[in-house]
Amino acid sequence: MARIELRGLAHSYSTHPKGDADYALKRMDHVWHDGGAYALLGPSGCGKTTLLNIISGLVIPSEGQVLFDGLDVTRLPPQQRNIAQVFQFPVIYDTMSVFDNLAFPLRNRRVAETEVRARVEEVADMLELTGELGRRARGLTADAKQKISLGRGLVRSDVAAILFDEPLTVIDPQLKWLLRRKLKQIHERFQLSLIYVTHDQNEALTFAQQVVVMSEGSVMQLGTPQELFERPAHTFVGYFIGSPGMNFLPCRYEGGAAMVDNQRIPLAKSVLDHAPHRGVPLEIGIRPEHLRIGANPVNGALPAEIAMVEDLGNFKIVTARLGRHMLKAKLPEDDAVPGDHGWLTFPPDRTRLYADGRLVA
Ligand SMILES: Nc1ncnc2c1ncn2[C@@H]1O[C@H](COP(=O)(O)OP(=O)(O)OP(=O)(O)O)[C@@H](O)[C@H]1O
Repeated sequence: MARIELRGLAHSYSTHPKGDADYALKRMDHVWHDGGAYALLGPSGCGKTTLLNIISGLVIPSEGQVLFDGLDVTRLPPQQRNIAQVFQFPVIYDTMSVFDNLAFPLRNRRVAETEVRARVEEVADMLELTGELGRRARGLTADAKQKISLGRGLVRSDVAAILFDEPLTVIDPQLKWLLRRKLKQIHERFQLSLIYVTHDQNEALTFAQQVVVMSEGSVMQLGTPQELFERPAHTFVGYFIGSPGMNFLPCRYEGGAAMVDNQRIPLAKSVLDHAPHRGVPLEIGIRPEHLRIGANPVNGALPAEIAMVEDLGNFKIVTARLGRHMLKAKLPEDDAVPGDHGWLTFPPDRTRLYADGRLVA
């Protein structure tokens, strides 16, 4: 497996790009460590596939370099990069048995047959394909075929990286859940370098150690699922990660607190130490999971109207109106929700400040 470095990388599909808008990928510099599980996550058109294709060699970037373990592979075709790829739709040989399909990438590399057998059986066991090994692929369901595609991607242990392009999109939801868990286990066991494109945050957050959140050709944040949840680096990440996304309220900075209209919301000392410059639009952000709603006016709580309560089984989503602003709170199912009026508390250690969309401190 390899350490992957993206050095001054940028890509425009246009031959004469005139400005930022002509770039599908804006300039980026990253080092992704050997054996890491990375998810490229973002809305449609943000550049995930372009970045994956540059790493695999299907696209040559218009600027910058891709290095595998320090070796410049920018201009090498996919076959010369020693990678495995799994696509959205199954790529298998219908006329071959499941065993032979899984063995194909190994036999192609002239791996000894005893090792082929051991490795195929191991991968089949992990993907629960053992019972199917002797069957022809032709008669299998689309889901089983995609499992074989995953298996073919995972069967070689000597690849620099395994690249997945939304491989679970066409899979039944129940199996999808199972396969995500399996991929995570497989990664933990073999420490493979995995790069996984998805627009599904659940998929990215369950599977990846590091999530690369992209928007409009830029990496907005690269972090663990916990970092993205606790400290979104940008308001985009706050909205995009979480369900519902983070609440943002425009504010002023005054006397060591955020003022939302005329309501005072205290901030943590770590934020105050990085008081933002004047003249920059400010917002506070708080996750629905961290906003508290009570029936009584405890110290520092702000009066709000309860506009809606949605009971979603394990939890409730409460929509509250604070002056002109609507906020969402996510409460455990057993928590009481006040009637028409309640009191909102913003715990300072959970309340983030954003200046021009970027996290302060
Ligand atoms: N071959 C191409 N020629 C020209 N423009 C392209 C080409 N492929 C992608 N683009 C453009 O580049 C931008 C990024 O596309 P890309 O497919 O990388 O995004 P994505 O995040 O993978 O989207 P999706 O989730 O829809 O696949 C988009 O604006 C897209 O229209």
